[in-house]
Amino acid sequence: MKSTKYVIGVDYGTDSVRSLIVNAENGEELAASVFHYPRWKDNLYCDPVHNQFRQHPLDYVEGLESSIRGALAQVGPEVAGQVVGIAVDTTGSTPVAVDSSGTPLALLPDFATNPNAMFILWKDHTSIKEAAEINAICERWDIDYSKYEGGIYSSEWFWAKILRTYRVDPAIHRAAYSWVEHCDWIPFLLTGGTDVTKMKRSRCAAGHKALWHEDFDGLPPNEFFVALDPLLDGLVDRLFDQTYTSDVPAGHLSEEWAERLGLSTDVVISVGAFDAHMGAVGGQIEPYHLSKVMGTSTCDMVVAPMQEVGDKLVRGICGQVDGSVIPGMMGLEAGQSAFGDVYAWFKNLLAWPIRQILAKSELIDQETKEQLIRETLDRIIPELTAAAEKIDPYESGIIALDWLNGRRTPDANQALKGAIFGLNLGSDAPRIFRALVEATCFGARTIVDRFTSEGVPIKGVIGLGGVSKKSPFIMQTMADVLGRPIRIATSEQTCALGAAMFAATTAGLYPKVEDAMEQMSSGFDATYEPNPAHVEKYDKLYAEYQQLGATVEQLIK
Ligand SMILES: Nc1ncnc2c1ncn2[C@@H]1O[C@H](COP(=O)(O)OP(=O)(O)O)[C@@H](O)[C@H]1O
Ligand SMILES: O=C(CO)[C@@H](O)[C@@H](O)COP(=O)(O)O
Repeated sequence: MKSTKYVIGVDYGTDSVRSLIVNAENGEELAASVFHYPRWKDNLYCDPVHNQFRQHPLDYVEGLESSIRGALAQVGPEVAGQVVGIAVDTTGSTPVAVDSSGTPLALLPDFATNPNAMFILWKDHTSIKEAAEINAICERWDIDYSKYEGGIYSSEWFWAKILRTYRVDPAIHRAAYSWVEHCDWIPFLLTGGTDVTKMKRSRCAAGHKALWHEDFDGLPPNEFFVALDPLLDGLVDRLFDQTYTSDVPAGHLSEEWAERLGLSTDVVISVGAFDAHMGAVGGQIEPYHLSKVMGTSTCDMVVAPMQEVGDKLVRGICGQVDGSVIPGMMGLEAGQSAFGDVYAWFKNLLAWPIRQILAKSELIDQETKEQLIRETLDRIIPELTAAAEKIDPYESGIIALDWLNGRRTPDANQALKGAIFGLNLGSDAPRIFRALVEATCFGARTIVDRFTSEGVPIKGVIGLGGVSKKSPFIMQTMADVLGRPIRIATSEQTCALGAAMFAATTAGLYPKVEDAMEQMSSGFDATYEPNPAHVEKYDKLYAEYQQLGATVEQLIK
């Protein structure tokens, strides 16, 4: 009798990694386990005031072992024995400097506590100046190497981060043989890779963030990078010219990792990709439907048949790449640099006195105090939501900008800042919260407008990610602001589910990932329809948001 096969999707988010065990035949989610990065939780190696966000490779390695073992412990050895594939998605662009064996420098004793030797998280914006220089050189070079990445290179991306690191840290420049993305390193680790030149690089990461394109025969040439800064001389020859989609195997589980995880060395490991891209697959993306992964940030994905996109270049997005979401289709990516992070910022602002003053109070004992602080912090967003829901869209007169972490799209500009306008003495916390929610939804609308004005029609909207599941209020506001229905994917772990679909395809259970999607999807469990009375009001408020944005952009220039 044929035994059921299982696959594991591993999804590295900004704060945590989760592993999901899935029945490869029907997509049933058997078990999940989440691991919060301990060093990251303690804010080690980060400096938010200067936009520095670094993650230690050990957070990822410990998370890999703990989350996979944790999920396997819930299902027992019979299932573990039938696991045939693992696929991994991560945030990005989240690169790290490595030696020739592909080991991140922070895993070497000399660099163990050096933030420049760690993964530079997607939301690290320390290299704004370097991104501007890349844009300037792209403009004057005979080929515009940024043209498939929306025509504007961002400080969130690979080359800007490398250049800035080399400039500020000569020791890293001396020790780094090459650079790798987080989504490329984890499959390399799992397959026991020891030579970075043999690492299979993700098409998704390379095409959207590293200026790779088939038309250029790979990456731009060494002269381009030397003209940018001689510090980059020779690096491109130690990177890659081939890239792979995630239906391709990176290899098999190494003996070491098979033992660490309690799995077989027959397990096939897929080439990695970014979270939102695999998430779009997990959320059943279809041509011209916008898949919005709404978490700390947003990633907004569209797929379209290659022949329909033709030579069209979509301006101001995070790129268009053959096969970055679904192999054989054009994947287009846009997004907002802060989404849930905007609400988290406001929550932290309100929580300051609770953390600072209550924590010092001698009126209550330590344990009660800690419990009280935790409970209050957990309740802030839900309570604000309940109060904000009762406020009419046009009532408060407050308009906010969502650029608290700069603007990813349309037209990347990470130097931009958030703003709150129209405050008076009646502007209380729920009204400001509501304005922030509306701002994040207006930011989403600018992306839809950009796709449509560039000739990419948006025929439907799919919501996934933490905020889509946690906040009906925000999803309703989004539907009202966009004036379109939003379908919410059923799975709580859409990115990990998408990774599991790739794992099943790579392991040979399906000829292509579309077939895995059809069999393994869990569909949609909610639809938010736009409220016509609000749609009209939001059209007017959106115009005000755009006006405020234009003013702030003038001020920051
Ligand atoms: N009830 C809520 N309403 C709105 N946003 C929320 C709520 N609870 C958490 N969030 C936001 O969700 C974001 C985390 O989203 P999630 O998808 O879980 O993580 P990640 O982006 O790391 O994958 C945080 O930025 C947080 O502010
Ligand atoms: O930018 C990308 C992918 O291109 C994401 O990895 C990045 O926005 C992080 O996503 P999350 O907010 O952690 O879901």
